[in-house]
Amino acid sequence: MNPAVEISQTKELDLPPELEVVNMTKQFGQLIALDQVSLTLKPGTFHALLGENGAGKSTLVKCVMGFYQPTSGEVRFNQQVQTIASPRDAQRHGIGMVYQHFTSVPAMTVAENLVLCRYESAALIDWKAEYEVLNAFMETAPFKLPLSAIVAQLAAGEKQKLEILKQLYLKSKILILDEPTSVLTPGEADEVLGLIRQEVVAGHLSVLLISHKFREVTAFVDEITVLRKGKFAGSGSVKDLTIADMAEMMMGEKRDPQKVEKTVHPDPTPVLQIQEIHANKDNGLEAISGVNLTVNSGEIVGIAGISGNGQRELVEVLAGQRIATAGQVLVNGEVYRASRREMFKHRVFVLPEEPLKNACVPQMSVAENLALRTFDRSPQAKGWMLLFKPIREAAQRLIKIFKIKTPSPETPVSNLSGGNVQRTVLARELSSDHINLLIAANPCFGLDFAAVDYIHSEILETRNRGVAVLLVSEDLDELLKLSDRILVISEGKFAYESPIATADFAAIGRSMAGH
Ligand SMILES: Nc1ncnc2c1ncn2[C@@H]1O[C@H](COP(=O)(O)OP(=O)(O)OP(=O)(O)O)[C@@H](O)[C@H]1O
Repeated sequence: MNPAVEISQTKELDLPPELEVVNMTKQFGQLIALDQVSLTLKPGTFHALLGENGAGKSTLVKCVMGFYQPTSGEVRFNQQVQTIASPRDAQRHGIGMVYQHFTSVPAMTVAENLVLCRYESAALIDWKAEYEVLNAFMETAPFKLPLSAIVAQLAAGEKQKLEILKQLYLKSKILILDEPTSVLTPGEADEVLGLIRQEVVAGHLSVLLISHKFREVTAFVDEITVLRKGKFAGSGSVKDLTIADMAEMMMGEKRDPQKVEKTVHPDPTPVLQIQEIHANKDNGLEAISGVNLTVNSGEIVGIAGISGNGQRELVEVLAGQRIATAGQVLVNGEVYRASRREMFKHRVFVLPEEPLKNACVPQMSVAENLALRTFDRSPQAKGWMLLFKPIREAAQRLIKIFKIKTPSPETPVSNLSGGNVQRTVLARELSSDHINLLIAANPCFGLDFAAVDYIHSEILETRNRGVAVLLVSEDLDELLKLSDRILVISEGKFAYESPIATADFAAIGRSMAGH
């Protein structure tokens, strides 16, 4: 069709503009993160951007959003070249982005967050008029949220809906979603993506979705573009492709998942004992109401639950990031308060959620982050003096073993892709020979399937060495695959417990839903 005719039809239907990324390259120093990549987001389509961790997906969308200026290449709207100087500029072009992590202000209401997201918000706000507009907007929005609710008290699914509502409120016509469902349960994810898809089918939106979940791609997406090591690796219509085709585009060649058999430990001993623990949420309300749990050596105990049911606070108590209001924790039979000294003595290691925020010092280098547990001991320290050569050598070794993609050990860890930050934390926490108890919270959050496979086999291997593992996860498949025993946490209490061999999937689902 003649492009001019196509543009005029697009305008008539008020479809989003066609977005083209043409031969885009982005270089960070020596590293070419994006190499001559092109992509077309057709009006009113749901397009997924796929690729392994570090493939360049975030770099591409950050160039489109004006966070980064590409080294070369261009962005076109309806065949017109446009320079996008900043995210504000992107918003002017009707492009909005929803991130993996929430960006709303937790202490403010839904209404305040919606008004705040407008760049041109006036210094004086006429709340009466704003509420009228917001109420009218909510009437037509695909998701409803109470305008007066405080964001901190919303469940993860609702917070993510708010992120999307903000973009609809800003009248974005092109929505870029960077792993928007990582923090959601499968049910919440399907609901959110399903509602977005309805907007796409109605021609109100075009969506570019970064995802690692093939299930979501096959259920909701029309077209894919695949990146591999910064380069274009393929594209096509989802209806014409199998999951194996997409996986092959991502990985280059077929790789078999690593298999680790579970070894039987004849004499398990209690390593972690949680006794009548109570703890509060940040807002002072009770998050955990008297939970009891024992994790034995050579055992993986999985905790399932919809986010917001106390699992985060429980992990924080065990990691020394939150004080229990009652009860006690024993490790190896001794009272344990999760100080750095006790963690070292009892050999407790933690893989927390959001590792960049909770387990790294973002502005410090990869090498320094890898040394956070060892920098004050020989061979990395002599008395008060840090010895940088052994720190760097240890980092180089771990970078190699754990295949961390980083330009150098000196690169700030915050410059790495999400998957490589997780690998850095994993390398630090699992590389010790002396590990006795591992506490892992959503360890595969946001990782591609090869990395997930790798982390699963590392956790299983750790268990097989006799380590006690507490695995808190929102991914039921992960729990069913790895756990020896599974519990469900609901409203701060354990609502279900079973050895994995006899676990009842329907009962787990009901307990998660609070029935
Ligand atoms: N600001 C930066 N400075 C230096 N290197 C960077 C920067 N941002 C990204 N990189 C590097 O560019 C490469 C591509 O990273 P990018 O975050 O785009 O990958 P990704 O496909 O989004 O990965 P993930 O799925 O893990 O989020 C990685 O090797 C990363 O370490």
